[in-house]
Parts: sequence; C-alpha cells; structure tokens
Amino acid sequence: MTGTNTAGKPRTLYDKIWDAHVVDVGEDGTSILYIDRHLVHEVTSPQAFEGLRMAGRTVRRPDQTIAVPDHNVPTTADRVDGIENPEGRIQVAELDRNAREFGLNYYPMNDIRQGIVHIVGPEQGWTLPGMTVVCGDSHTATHGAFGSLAHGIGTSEVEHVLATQTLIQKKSKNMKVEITGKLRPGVTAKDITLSVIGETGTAGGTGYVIEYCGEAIRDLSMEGRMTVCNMAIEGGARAGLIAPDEKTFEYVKGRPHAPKGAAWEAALNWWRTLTSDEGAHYDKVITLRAEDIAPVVTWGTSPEDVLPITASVPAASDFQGGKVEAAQRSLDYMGLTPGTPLSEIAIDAVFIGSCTNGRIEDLRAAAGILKGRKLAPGVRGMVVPGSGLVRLQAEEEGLDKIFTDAGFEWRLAGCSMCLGMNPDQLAPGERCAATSNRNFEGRMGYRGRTHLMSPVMAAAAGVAGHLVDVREMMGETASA
Ligand SMILES: CC(C)[C@H](C(=O)O)[C@@H](O)C(=O)O
Ligand code: SF4
Repeated sequence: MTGTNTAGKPRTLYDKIWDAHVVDVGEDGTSILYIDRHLVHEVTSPQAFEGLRMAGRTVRRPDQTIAVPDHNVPTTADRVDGIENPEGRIQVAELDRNAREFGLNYYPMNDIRQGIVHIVGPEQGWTLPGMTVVCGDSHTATHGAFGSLAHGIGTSEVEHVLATQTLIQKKSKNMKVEITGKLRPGVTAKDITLSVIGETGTAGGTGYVIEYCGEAIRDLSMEGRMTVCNMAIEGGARAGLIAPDEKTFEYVKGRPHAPKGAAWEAALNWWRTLTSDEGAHYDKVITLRAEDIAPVVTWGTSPEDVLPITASVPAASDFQGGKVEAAQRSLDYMGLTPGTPLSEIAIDAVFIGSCTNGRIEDLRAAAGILKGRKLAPGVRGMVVPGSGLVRLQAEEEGLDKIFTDAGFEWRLAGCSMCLGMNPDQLAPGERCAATSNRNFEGRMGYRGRTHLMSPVMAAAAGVAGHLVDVREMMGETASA
C-alpha cells in the first residue's frame, strides 16, 4: 500500500483511506485501489467464478475472501434437508463449490456462523477500520460504520477483485452529514438514516461518499452506526463512513479475525489517525438536529417517501415536477388515500430482520416493546436474526421466547423477506411493517406493500395492528 498524502493538506477520513490504498493513478484520474477484504454471496458471484475458470485464473487472495450464502437460503429449520427452489438451490450449491475449490473463508448454510454477509463480516472481525471492503452487493455500505471504505460492486468487478485483489475506481466527492444533539426517546438510528434520505432524496448522495458525524452519531452503538451506513446507498451515495473511536475498537477487539497482541497495538495506532482533519474540505454538508428527528415510516415505494408517524398520507399534488406522477403511482400501488393519518394504516404482517436491523440490539429493542404483549389478531410476524450467532445470543437472553409468546415466528438467519428471493414473501396486497431498507414495488413479494421503519416501530405496529407511534407504548406522548 502506498500513501499519497498531498503536502500536508487537511484530509477527510475518506481521503485518508483512499490515499492509503491507491496502487496506481491513470491519466484520467481513475485509480487502482488495493482491496483488503472481499465478501462474496451466492447471487452475484457464480458468473465471476466462472469467468476466472474460463480464463484459467485463480483467486489472488483466498485468505482475504469471505463467502456466505444469504439471499436464497430458506429460514425454516427444514433447510438442513436442502433448498427446494431450483434456482436458489443451484446458486447456493455453486457458492459451495467455488468456496471449496478456491479455498475461501466459508460459512456454509448450516454453519452456526452463517448469516447475512453484512452482519457476518463485522461479527467475525473481517471488517476493520481503515480497510477497503467490497462485496457484490449494494448494502456493503454497512461496513463503513467501522471507518472502512466499503463499496458495493457489480459481478464483473467481483471477478476483477477475485483475480487481482484490486478495484478500478474514480474518487467520489466528500459529503458530510452531521447529526447534532441527542435523539429523543423512541427515536433510533433507523429514523436518522431514513430522515437523512427524506432530506436529500434518493439521488442526493450521487457522486459522493458520505461521512456521518456529530454527537448523535457518536452516541450510537456500533449496531446503530451500521444501520445508518447501511442505507447510505439508498441515498445514492457510493459509500457511508463513520470515524472509528473507542466504541469501534471495543466492538472489534477479540473477534476471530481481528488482529491480536502486537498486531492489535499497531493497528490501534493507525486506527486512531482515522478522523477527518480540522479544516478538511467537504463538497456538500448537511446538518440535522437530532431533537427534530421523529420516529418515521415510509408511505410510498421509495425510501425517500418518508414522514414522521404523526403525519398523514400525502397527495400527489403535494409534489412537484416528475414527482407528481411517481407519488400517484406509489399511492396507487400502496393502496393509500391522501389525508389518512399514517397511524391509521392497518397492517397484515411484521418483518423484523435484514442487514439494516437484524442485529442483536435490534432484536433486544423490538423484544422490549413486545414483552407481555401480543400481535394484533390477524397480523403475522416474523423475526429473522441476521446471523446464526445473533440467533444464539438472542436465545441465551430469552428474546426468542418473548417473540414467540407475542405470536411471532422465530426463524433461522438469512435475507428472508427483505427481498423475495427465498420462500419468505408477502402475498399480493399484503401490507408489512418492515425493518429492512427497500420498499420498492414487489420487493417483498409480488404486489406486496412495504412500510420501512425501526424495530421498535415495527414491533409496536404489530401489537396495534396498524402503524403507530411507538412513543405511545413507551408512555411518552407524541409531539409533532
Ligand atoms: C441481490 C443483491 C445484488 C442486492 C443488492 O445489491 O443490494 C440485494 O442484496 C438487495 O438488497 O437488493
Ligand atoms: S438483507 Fe436485504 S438488503 Fe441486506 S443484503 Fe439481504 S437482500 Fe440485500
């Protein structure tokens, strides 16, 4: 790795990680970046491995390549007997063959450490501050919570990284998203990240790498920071980043693939330099006051269609330009009438899981609301831990019992309902309170309807049978 610090100029965190990984710069400014960790799942990798084989090449750094199946895996106990869906079965079997043949670090479907790739990476200590991390998956942004530069890449790039351990990239611009002050009770990392997208729109981050900072970000746990960075991509950004601090180091320490002994001390010395310098230049700055952020839900079919739960369904005429038509289409698809209070929207299902909110803290938060309560009659609920280890931890804490007592199904780890690539799907017309990150048409199943929100909001909606302000269940009165 070569450092290319330009004569003492103040640098952002993004600049620093970038500089530390540039191998070569072309005349047009396109750079070759060294990649520290390459995460691989079954959906975007089969053709990449096939390409390698056809070219007679091998994986350059199998020791830095981590494979886990997540999108296609069923989340029911009978998956030990194999996958019924032929397409899913083939993709997972291909990953299995490739991981073994190329000697990758591999967590097979029935390994207790299996889970959603973006949960497994940090959990196993593969994701570390200052690293470059890539995966053939847009939510790779999640890993930025550790102060690592994490890019989602396409299948041809997956092949390139497999073969060379480098990625060809053009540097993005710097954006700072600062969340000042303290969050109010009932407001979570999910509300921060959705509110930022509500502010910037899904294209607001295009061409940028976002650095999230400010007191409210510092106050978040590592789980919360991952939730925030996970959705940087939904705001259009190339990546999301948070400067590492003692909380980060504490989380990483002792994980299976974290450095140990003298290597740990050396790593800490470098990690402590990973903050943006005083006076570093940002091309765009957005500031939100944590006190102004409410528990939010989405009403439409884009993550930017987000409003405080105290608001009402908007009308298409509230929008301008091309958005009028898009809003009308969203309202039709979602089956909503303008002017209806969001808190009166009845739901059929609750999904708690995904790489946005499938970590232990998310399950604890949802269980906190569900303890001693039950799903409203007719509402089905599913809790899908983000990894086998999250599931195990939750069971040790008795959370599974809280969920099943409340009427939820307690599942095995995977992407599950977050996208309908496995048996967990919504039926046409079904409306779901979901902790995932995308509410696109058909995302959770053909004609399924998704409202994105935090784990506590989803749990509360399940109990009420309709979208609801979680603060009412916490004994806190809703204020606008
Ligand atoms: C299947 C995969 C390529 C996709 C992504 O890149 O994000 C998926 O994870 C998603 O969330 O839509
Ligand atoms: S949980 Fe959802 S968003 Fe995350 S990787 Fe899986 S499908 Fe994509």
